[in-house]
Amino acid sequence: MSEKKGAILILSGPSGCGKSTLLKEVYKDIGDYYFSISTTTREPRVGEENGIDYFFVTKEEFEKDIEDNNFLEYALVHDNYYGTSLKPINKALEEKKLVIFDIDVQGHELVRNKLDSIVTSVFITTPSLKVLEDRLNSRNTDEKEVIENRVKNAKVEVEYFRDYDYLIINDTLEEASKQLVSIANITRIKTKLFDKDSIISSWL
Ligand SMILES: Nc1ncnc2c1ncn2[C@@H]1O[C@H](COP(=O)(O)OP(=O)(O)OP(=O)(O)O)[C@@H](O)[C@H]1O
Ligand SMILES: Nc1nc2c(ncn2[C@@H]2O[C@H](COP(=O)(O)O)[C@@H](O)[C@H]2O)c(=O)[nH]1
Repeated sequence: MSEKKGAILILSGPSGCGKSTLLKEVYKDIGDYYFSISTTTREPRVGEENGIDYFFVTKEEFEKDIEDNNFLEYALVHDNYYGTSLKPINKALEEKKLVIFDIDVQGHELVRNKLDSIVTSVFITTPSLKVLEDRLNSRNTDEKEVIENRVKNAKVEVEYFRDYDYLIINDTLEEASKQLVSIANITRIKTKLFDKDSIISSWL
């Protein structure tokens, strides 16, 4: 019997490349999904809500979760902790949902190696570093030093695009969204195709 359940779609890319914007744009077109809400020690931005954008916790609370083995993966990203809780992911996979992660390059490697499910990954970037910097500035959610740090980290992160199944260069939102919808659909099909036991069982 195949152990594979659900379908996993991981999105990574430098801060400001447009991961959240793209996801919001495509949700209506990709059917039944579960978005993995991460836990973080970062301060909430204006407009962000606890339990919707992230679970915002203190460093002590985060470290307790690490101690209790509550995370599928966690990492230090741009000087804050971010982590994926294991329980809701397992539940969504059992329910055969398309499970979507917005996690960094460290998280991508960990999830790929830990879960016995088919993983499809997409690296998202902008046409240039200048465009990334402009988007972070016009988003107007972070201090100058935070943006500088994220731009510096982007130069390192972008090197990891080769580890991903797909690359989307988010130039126009319209084109990038179409590409992401196609990848989400392929991810579902690919997962079903690998679940050969359940397909053939109706013949036996
Ligand atoms: N194709 C696009 N064209 C122009 N602006 C865009 C495009 N995609 C996203 N943006 C804008 O760029 C900014 C950054 O996007 P977003 O917050 O979605 O990035 P992100 O990758 O989720 O960042 P982070 O990793 O920091 O959460 C936002 O202000 C968003 O409106
Ligand atoms: N390894 C993980 N990375 C995560 C997780 N949740 C979010 N992230 C990544 O952090 C950065 C910064 O996010 P921001 O909201 O502060 O701008 C971004 O690249 C996310 O992809 C996680 O659970 N694990």
